[in-house]
Amino acid sequence: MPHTPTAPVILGNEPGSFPRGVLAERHPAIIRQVREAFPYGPDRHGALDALLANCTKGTIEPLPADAHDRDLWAEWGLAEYTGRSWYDIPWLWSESWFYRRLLDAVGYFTPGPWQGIDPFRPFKLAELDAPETDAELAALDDLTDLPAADRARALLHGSLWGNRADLGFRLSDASADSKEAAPGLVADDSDTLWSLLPPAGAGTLHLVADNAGRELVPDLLLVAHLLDHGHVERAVLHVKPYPYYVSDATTADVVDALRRLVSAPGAAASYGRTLWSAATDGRLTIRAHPFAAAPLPFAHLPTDLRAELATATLTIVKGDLNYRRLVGDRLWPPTTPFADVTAHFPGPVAALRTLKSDVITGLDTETEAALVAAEGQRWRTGGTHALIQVRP
Ligand SMILES: O=P(O)(O)OC[C@H]1O[C@](O)(CO)[C@@H](O)[C@@H]1O
Repeated sequence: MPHTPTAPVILGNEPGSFPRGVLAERHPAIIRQVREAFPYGPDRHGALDALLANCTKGTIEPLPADAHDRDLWAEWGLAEYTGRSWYDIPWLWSESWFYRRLLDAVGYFTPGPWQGIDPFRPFKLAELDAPETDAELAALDDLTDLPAADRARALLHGSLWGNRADLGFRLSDASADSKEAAPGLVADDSDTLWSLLPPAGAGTLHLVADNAGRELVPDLLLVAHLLDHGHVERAVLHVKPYPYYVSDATTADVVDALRRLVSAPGAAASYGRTLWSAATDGRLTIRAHPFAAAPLPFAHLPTDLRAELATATLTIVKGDLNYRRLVGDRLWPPTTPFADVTAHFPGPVAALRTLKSDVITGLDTETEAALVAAEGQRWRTGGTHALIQVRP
């Protein structure tokens, strides 16, 4: 029986730490980027000024009285953190709160001209329409002649490394794109993953998506293959209920990605048609539960979502932020067993992640020693290392 380990929760107040850098430098950079991307008027610029001052030098403030999600944020701990510095509370909470307040500042929830206007859309579309996406879609033609099992493995790795397509991350690390991905994974349970998704399966896959564009496309390709080759009968794609962490996928981003696939030349279009017809007949469903943008670990899953995920043959959790939520945003010793820190999850779960923050679990001692010897602690946050970890 896995025991329930514990470790310190990550805060953003340690000078020189990665989390502090995100709060003190990346968030102001994101505000600057959003300002420049839209012809907002003085009122919006004023609200962005206020957010910039508050998120770098201020304290957590209550939501506006008429906020549609006041009860939710009350449930998620707002009262406990109100009046405290953004740096002195759980980093996971501060980050999530930043994106919620950024949407207030740009009028996303407010009836008026900017209601529902995604402040990150220009960046996500630019990425989806990039020549690199054409190249990645064209590469699908080369997979056509591969045996199905090899194609499945190639698509799984496409989904994994797609996680480097994190626009927020690139903001504070312009060289992120050019950095070579490290060969080999720091943990690789892909055989266990495939044992849970046999070719003649009849179950349901849940995929908790992360970034739109060049990550979402390979995620969708993997889903199309699993449906087409009978690994699963149904797939549920979990996206964000509103724009989040710059490039996290919303339903609008799924539609953009599907349109990109069906209009592409070659094999890509047939993947697109598979997904479109699966969405039409209900074999593929999109889910945007409010908890997808909650500032809390998955150990706090609400009852309805927990019940749904308990029925999954497998839940694939994508990306760094979801990994932090899955294992808990804590400074675990890297060799802490993955099964112990995911014992709370209601069904079989697999994490596909490139490492872009301090949290790590499930490493063997030799791997950790080799990484530290080669890179100090940079391997944790550079986005060049990846893992596939599974708890059956
Ligand atoms: O898109 P991903 O893979 O969730 O990565 C986002 C990661 O980047 C960060 O914003 C900081 O690097 C973390 O908050 C988060 O873990």
